Amino acid sequence: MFPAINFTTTTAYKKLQAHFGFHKERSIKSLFETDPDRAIHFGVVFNEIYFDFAKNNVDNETIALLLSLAKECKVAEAIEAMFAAEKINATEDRAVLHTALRNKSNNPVLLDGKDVMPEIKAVQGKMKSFSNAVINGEHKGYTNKNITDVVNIGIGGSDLGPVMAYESLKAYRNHLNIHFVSNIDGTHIAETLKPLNPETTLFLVASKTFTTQETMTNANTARNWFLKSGAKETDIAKHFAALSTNKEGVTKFGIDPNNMFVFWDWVGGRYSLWSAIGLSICLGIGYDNYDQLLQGAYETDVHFRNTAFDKNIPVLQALIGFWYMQFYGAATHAIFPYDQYMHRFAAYFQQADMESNGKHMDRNGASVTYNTGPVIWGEPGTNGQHAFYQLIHQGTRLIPCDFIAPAISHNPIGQHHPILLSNFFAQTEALMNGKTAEQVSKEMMDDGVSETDIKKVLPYRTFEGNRPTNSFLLKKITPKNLGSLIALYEHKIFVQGIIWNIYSFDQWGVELGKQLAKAILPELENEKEIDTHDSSTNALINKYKDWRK
Ligand SMILES: O=P(O)(O)OC[C@H]1O[C@H](O)[C@H](O)[C@@H](O)[C@@H]1O
Repeated sequence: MFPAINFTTTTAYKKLQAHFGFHKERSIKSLFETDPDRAIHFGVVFNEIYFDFAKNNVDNETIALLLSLAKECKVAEAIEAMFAAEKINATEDRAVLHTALRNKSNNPVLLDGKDVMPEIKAVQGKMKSFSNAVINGEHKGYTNKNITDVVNIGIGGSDLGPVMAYESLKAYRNHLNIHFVSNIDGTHIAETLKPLNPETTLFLVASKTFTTQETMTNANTARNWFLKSGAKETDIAKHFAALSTNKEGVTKFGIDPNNMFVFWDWVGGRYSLWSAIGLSICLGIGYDNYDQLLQGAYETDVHFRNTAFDKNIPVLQALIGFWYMQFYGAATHAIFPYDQYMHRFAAYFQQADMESNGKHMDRNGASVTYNTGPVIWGEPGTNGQHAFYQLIHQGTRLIPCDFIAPAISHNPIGQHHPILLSNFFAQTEALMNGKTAEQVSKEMMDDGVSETDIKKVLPYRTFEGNRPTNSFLLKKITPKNLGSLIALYEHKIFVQGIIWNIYSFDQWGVELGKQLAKAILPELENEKEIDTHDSSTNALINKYKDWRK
């Protein structure tokens, strides 16, 4: 196992502190003046993805020091450990092998001496034949009708990955309507089922553990809805499939083991869209497109594993992110896809990043003395521009942003795409350059505004600029390019976790709320006044009960 290193003790970190102290006040704009070829030096083209990181407050020395930091923190060794199936998820004693799910080389992946690839290929073969059969109508419902609608029931990683990828690739969809139900709020399933016909609906119960309360409750509701239509228990086999690691749980629920698509404990929930959890994506866009998604991710894996760190996109993403969080006190990181199809991309990485790196215990069992994972958020542009960009441009906080856009749109209607992209380019430029008082006053004077009126508003209309951005320009949002992009972000999370010296692949933090909810549920089902909690929780529970009398 690679060593657990506290980055604050490294030489590179000490040098970075001195470097930051010296360059604290510099502007990104000035870096372009000293290096006119900055775009070449601070950009990487990888397949059909152009990663431009020139609009960051980093120079050659910053990058060199950050790369030394990665070296001292043994990032290279950690990458190898992950790919080599070491049990780097130590708190759960598990390997981390989502990369094996998209391994397109013919090399084996040995876990405890056994190659995991044959099992992976077998499940992928089953996903392919099942999705083909549903799409081409060979697989029929219990009244011999074709399946028209698929409902994926899952939450967290068993929902966000599939829904994000399916929505992002909707341009490739076939005739099947794919729906996603996640929330325990009955409204979600009720509204989803309203227009559906049980005879033509297929349910995918997606849950790694097959114990998740929300998913099991929604799956039972779906089962009852299906049986109420006049179907028999034996018809369930044609309308329910399970995507899970828990065979026993699936059988107990009444789903035919033949309809079970398995995966393994070494696939983290938030990294599971590459596993059987991706079946809804296969059904929605066809297996060949899904396979291209895997191909894209595989090519990123090769890039991540083999590319020198100074041209390694996820490593650079991670180090630049670290730079802002550690030295500039940035607490959040925004992701803005300028692509409507990618509207769930930020939500997906909210889970992937925050559940992975939202930790405060380091790998030596000590509480960290620095901040770890950023708050991830974002919306598609240009909606964000008209909502919250004000704070990014003129607020008091530094918010590093990722801008993502395709050069070629799937819907090239009129001027829509050039207008969209002009906004993308303009925003990153404006965030960096800002607008000086001289520029504002000249503009206003040209418009004939009086000097007194200019004076009144001048400070409000100037922009400091110096707001950093990364840009990802993709040729097109194809399944392969999307797969590559997702994997870049996944590996960025990995590298940051190593530098922060935390365990990125467990999620104990979500357990407490679940436990307490289980204890409270029976209290809601009786008439008694509750006094077992703090006075606030008691008052809320009692008001709830009172209003329902
Ligand atoms: O797939 P499941 O076992 O149903 O888990 C669904 C989700 O629930 C949990 O609470 C975890 O925090 C997530 O990482 C997981 O993706």
